[in-house]
Amino acid sequence: MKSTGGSGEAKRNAGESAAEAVEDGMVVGLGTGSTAAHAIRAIGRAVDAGADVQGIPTSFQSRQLAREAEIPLTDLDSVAEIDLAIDGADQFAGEHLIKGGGAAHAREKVVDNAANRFLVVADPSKESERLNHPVPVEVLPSARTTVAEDVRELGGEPDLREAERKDGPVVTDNGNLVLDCAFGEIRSPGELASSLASIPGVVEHGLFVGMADEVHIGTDEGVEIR
Ligand SMILES: O=C[C@H](O)[C@H](O)[C@H](O)COP(=O)(O)O
Repeated sequence: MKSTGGSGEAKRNAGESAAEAVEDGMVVGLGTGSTAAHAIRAIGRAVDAGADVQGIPTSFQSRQLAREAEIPLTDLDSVAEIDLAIDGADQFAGEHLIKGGGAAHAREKVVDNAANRFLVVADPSKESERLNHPVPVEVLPSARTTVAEDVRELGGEPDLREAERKDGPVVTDNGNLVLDCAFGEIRSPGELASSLASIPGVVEHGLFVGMADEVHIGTDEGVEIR
């Protein structure tokens, strides 16, 4: 599994802290990445101890982890509401996030946005005063060149994400490609989010504007909740 940023212990503390918010009877969105994985395993232990919880995975990876943890799974079409979602971030500034380092941000955004409460799990290396991390943009394969041109017009530098262990680009769980778009410091996340969303061929971008209800920041010693 891709792992970024802080220590394993910090990620574990963040994930396990957020998992404590899961209550009996809840439908829970299961995020993607090395930090959310700790939350999934902790939820699995709660299920093993008798908790009645249903999970909605946000990616192939989180589905696999949830299966291994024996968390009963459901999907968006089958539930009236999602009580809680727990997910990682590549960078956070207050309640704004950049996600998609694992190319899962399209499904993550749908699930995290639909949840009544969205808890972010991260280590301190993910915090920034202003967002400045490249924004992952999932694009239809046929639109990668035209989207890249439009991103340049918005002042961004698009870079087609290459796979690490195969020749060629990363292909998302949805069969699309990812452009990592560097904009430097993002002064107006909301404006940029709207501009990116309006480009034809963009499936979803990794700016999650104002979405976090709580951020659980794990350290080697414990966790801070904001
Ligand atoms: O596409 C992947 C997700 O947005 C992850 O939640 C994000 O990349 C953070 O992952 P990690 O906790 O491994 O740093």
